[in-house]
Amino acid sequence: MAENVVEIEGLVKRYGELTALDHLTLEIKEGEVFGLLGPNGSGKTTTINCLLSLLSYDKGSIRIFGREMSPTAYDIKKDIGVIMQNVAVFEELTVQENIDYFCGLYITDKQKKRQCVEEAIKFVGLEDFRKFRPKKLSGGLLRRLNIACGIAHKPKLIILDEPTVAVDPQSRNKILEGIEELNRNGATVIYTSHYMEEVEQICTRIAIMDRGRKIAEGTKEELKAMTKNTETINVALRELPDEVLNEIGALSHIYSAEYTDGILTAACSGGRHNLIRVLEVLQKHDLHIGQVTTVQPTLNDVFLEITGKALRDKED
Ligand SMILES: Nc1ncnc2c1ncn2[C@@H]1O[C@H](COP(=O)(O)OP(=O)(O)OP(=O)(O)O)[C@@H](O)[C@H]1O
Repeated sequence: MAENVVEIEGLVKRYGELTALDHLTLEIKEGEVFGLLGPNGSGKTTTINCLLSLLSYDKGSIRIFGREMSPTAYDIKKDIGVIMQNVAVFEELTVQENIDYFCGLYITDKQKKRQCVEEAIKFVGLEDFRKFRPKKLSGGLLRRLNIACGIAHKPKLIILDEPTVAVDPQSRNKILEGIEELNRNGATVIYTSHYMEEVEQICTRIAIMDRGRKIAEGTKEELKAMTKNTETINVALRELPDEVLNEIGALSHIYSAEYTDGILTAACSGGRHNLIRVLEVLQKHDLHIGQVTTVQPTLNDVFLEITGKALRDKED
C-alpha cells in the first residue's frame, strides 16, 4: 500500500473569532493528485499555509514524509515545490534567471542546476521567452514561470494553490497537462481549486471543503455516488401542460420535474430507461419535442446536496 506523504490530524486554525480550519484531518498518499476543492474562503489556502509551516495553528498535527513538519524542517522543505496563488518572482530578473535563482536554493551543483533549469523552461514551454523580464509576459505565461520556479528542483511533493485563476484557456491546459506529467514522473501533487471541472479532470482523490471543514472525500466516482441524483434530463418544449408535467413527476425514479423557460428538467434517482419513459409521455400527448440532453451529476451536485449552496457563483 502507498505511503502517506501528508498526514494532517485535527487541524484547527483561528483568526480571532473566525475558525478558518475546524478539526481538519487529511491523509495524502504517495503518487496521488489530491484535490482540495471548496468555494472561496473555505480554508484551502489556510490549509496549505499551515502545511508549509508558514502559519502557526491552534491545534492538531502535521506530518510530511512521515516526519513532523516545522518552520525549520529544511530536510522536508527541500523536497516540496510550492506554487502559490499570487505569482512570486523577481521583476528585475529574466525568466531564466528567476528559475535559476529558485532552483539554486536547493541545488548547488552548477551543472545539475543548469540542466534542471533547462528542463523546467522546456516543461512549461517558455523557451522563446527565456530572456524576457516578468512584466513583458502575459498572465498565463507568468503563471507558467511561477510553476517553473516551483518545480525546477524536482520536488517529491508539489503543492499548487489555485494556479489557473485568471489564466487563458491555452495556458490553463498547458498547466493541467504539466501537472499530470509531473505526477506521471513520480511527484505527489496537492491541488487546490474552486473550479470543479479542473479538479475532476486531474485529481485522483478529492476532499471537498466548506467553512474550514472537510465535508466529503473520495474519488470523483465515490463522491458522485453520494448524491441522490444519477442523471438529469432536459427537454426543450414550446409548451407543457401541468397534467403532463405531473405525469412525468409521478414516473418511478423521477424525484423532481420542473418546467421553466421552455425547458423540462427531470431529476432521476437510479432506474433505467428514464429518458425513454419521459419521451414516451411527451409523445403520447403529441407535444413538440426540441433539444434533448441528459446530464450526469457533478461535484457541484455533491456540494449542493450536502451544503444547500453551489460551489461557486455563476459569474465566477
Ligand atoms: N490573515 C487573515 N486574517 C483573518 N482572516 C483570514 C486571514 N486569512 C484568511 N482568513 C479567513 O479565513 C477563511 C479561510 O480563508 P482561505 O484563504 O484559507 O480560504 P480559501 O478556500 O483559500 O479561499 P480562496 O479560494 O478565496 O483563496 C476565510 O473566511 C478568510 O476570510
